[in-house]
Amino acid sequence: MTDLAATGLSVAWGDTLAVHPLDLAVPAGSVVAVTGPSGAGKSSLLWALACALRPAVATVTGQVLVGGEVVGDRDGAAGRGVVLVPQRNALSASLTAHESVLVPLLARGETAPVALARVAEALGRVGLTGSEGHLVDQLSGGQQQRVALARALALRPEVLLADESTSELDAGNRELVLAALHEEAARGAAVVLATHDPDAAAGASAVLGLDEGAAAWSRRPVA
Ligand SMILES: Nc1ncnc2c1ncn2[C@@H]1O[C@H](COP(=O)(O)OP(=O)(O)OP(=O)(O)O)[C@@H](O)[C@H]1O
Repeated sequence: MTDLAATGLSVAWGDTLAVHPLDLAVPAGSVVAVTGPSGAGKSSLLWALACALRPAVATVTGQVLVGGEVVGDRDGAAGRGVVLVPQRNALSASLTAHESVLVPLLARGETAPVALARVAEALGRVGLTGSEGHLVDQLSGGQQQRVALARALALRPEVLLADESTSELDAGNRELVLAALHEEAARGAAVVLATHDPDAAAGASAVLGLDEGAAAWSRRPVA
């Protein structure tokens, strides 16, 4: 069980202050929804929480704490079990759905039998059993979105940062994905979901609204 926290976290892209300094606590076992209009700073916040913004491209201030310890860079965050599902999925077009989920597991040192079992389980959870052999390029936007989430689920994250993971899904698959995110929280993960979907936000443990980078809780997390 690992809490996620941030203190004084801000993001600037050149002269654009995308996220004003904010403090954030996401207790293990909870789902925090980050809402706000397009350009409000949701993705910038998630990338900063993943410590994935290089100084050459963005200026980040403040600290990210995972399990109470300060995390300084993307490798450090990954080592603490922080997994980001980016808005554009970051899948390789030339891999199959199966390979997309398998490769990070093998790279992390999981044995083949464990990795293969995790791939089957994760793709099943997002409704992609039967699509394992399809190339990412041959999948719809919504299917790609679910492969990206399956890749994250298979890694059993301590902190799961999901950026608009339901934006391209029909109602049934949206429910499947939201259920998977809540199952991750029930397993003990700290989950952050950036979303435009009011229903997804309504089901979250807490809701942080962003407006031109300024954050305000509309429902606070229960510690
Ligand atoms: N790579 C980048 N380079 C320069 N500016 C950026 C970059 N990414 C985001 N921004 C700027 O930061 C601000 C916040 O953008 P961000 O993508 O974080 O918002 P968002 O709430 O996730 O939007 P959306 O809902 O459309 O995904 C915007 O003004 C945007 O133009």
